Amino acid sequence: MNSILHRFFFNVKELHYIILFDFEFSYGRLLYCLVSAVVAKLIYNAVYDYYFSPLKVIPGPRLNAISNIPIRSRRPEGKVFEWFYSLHKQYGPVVRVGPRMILFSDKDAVKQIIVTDDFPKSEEIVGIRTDSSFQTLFSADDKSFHKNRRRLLAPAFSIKYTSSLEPFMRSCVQTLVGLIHDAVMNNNSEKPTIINIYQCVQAATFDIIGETAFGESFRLLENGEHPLPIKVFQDLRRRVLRATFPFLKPFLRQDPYTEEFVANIIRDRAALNAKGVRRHDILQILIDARDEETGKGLTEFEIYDQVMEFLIAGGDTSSFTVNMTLILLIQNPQALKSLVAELEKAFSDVRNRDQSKLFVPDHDTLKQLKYLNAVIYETLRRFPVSLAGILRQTKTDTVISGYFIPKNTTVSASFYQVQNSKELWGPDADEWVPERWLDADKIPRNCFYGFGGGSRVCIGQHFAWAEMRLILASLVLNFDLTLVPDQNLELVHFITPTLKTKKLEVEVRLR
Ligand code: HEM
Repeated sequence: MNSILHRFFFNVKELHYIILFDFEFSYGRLLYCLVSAVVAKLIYNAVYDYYFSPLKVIPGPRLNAISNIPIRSRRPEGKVFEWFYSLHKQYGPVVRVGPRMILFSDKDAVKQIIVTDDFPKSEEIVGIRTDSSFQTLFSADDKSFHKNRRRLLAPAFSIKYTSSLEPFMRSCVQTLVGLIHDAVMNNNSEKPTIINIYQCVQAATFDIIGETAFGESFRLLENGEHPLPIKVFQDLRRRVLRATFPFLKPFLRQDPYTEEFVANIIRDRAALNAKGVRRHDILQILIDARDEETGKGLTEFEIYDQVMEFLIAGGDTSSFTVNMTLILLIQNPQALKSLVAELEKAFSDVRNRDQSKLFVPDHDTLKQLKYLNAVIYETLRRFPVSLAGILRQTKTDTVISGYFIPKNTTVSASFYQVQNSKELWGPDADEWVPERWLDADKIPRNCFYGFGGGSRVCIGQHFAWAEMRLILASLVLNFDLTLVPDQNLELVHFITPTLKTKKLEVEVRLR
């Protein structure tokens, strides 16, 4: 070790000498000195992180104390969350998973990180911005920016405004049930109709975001594909890769398609507005939004960046939750029976009056249905969309779970562990039991973060509840679904969790 350090200091001295005095400059020598300097810096960091960092007292795999490689190498396969779960089992509620990254699964620590201290977003989240100098609501790490942007966007996600978007949501759900209905009716074979419900639900949630935030549906349900969502997720993958492996940056350029697509939509809308035509949707709210103090609106790039965020934050999250709920309902026939009974009772009058076979219930009635809400809550408890926890960063030295945590440490609130803890939720915590939500006394306090918490609580939660209730209730009321046996239901988690195969095959019969 001494000889390496000696060589490093020697090389730095030599580099200094070359630059200032040695006009017989040699690229070879310069490169040699630079590489030595980088290697020495890495060694210095590793020695510091392992022997001298205040985080050294926190349990965790030894290699993790000196390198982010163990975590980065697991990201591409989407299994970091499972690794975190096994680390918590092995090392307890506080685990060091990187030189400057700590997981906390204790209930009080989770609350402190998300709610009480409300730490800002971590470098990992900031690193996946479209443009590093432009914050968005989700990626903002500056509190005052976040507060302003949240105030600006809040009107688009209020309960009242969301309920005014119901016609858009219903038209997409109507298309969804219509297509499944047609598939059953057009099946002339003896065999039951099999559909990939995962894809249908995902298409419906993206079409709903298209209708409400982009001004028109992507028609994924009808056409099966649209370049925008595909390109958005390709770009997002590039951004994640860029943040994980910064040296790949020159090879990971953004595709101009998405920005051009949205810029055209915004310009078309501005042209319509100039003629006095307005559409009642989230895009219009973004165009009209003005800062209370400065009177300034959002630029075209800011609107683009923000609607993209809604597509990313709102599409797969809702569809994952609906798909998981469908799997769990089908696997628990008693729960499915209770849900169907509740829905049939609530809509018996309307259904009898409605001659059409297909039925999309209204959200005002759905939101009152206790069992439907319980079913969704229970899925969000067992399978939250942030399976690997919520990442934040300390901005000052602090203490969490009795450990001294220096500033600029990434801290993860492992709320999956809190939501599935037998100590907190009872011996059946690892089972899916919607009934627990019917009795408020059975819900432990500060143990549910399905939509996050504190100032960063999901702005789209009312929107998500409305579309999830509408999709689930419509599917369950109109169709009898059973799982095709022997399917791979393995989960992977990149930005949001998903079924690894992106497939959930169900046999469908009309109810
Ligand atoms: C089942 C569906 C959904 C779930 C479970 C969910 C969950 C979450 C969670 C846990 C957070 C907090 C993340 C953190 O603190 O780091 C969050 C934030 C956010 N969500 Fe959702 N979400 C859902 C649907 C939606 C929808 C439909 C939209 C928009 C159309 C949306 C937009 C956002 C945005 C913009 C944020 C950032 C809020 C802020 O930082 O102020 N989400 N969501």
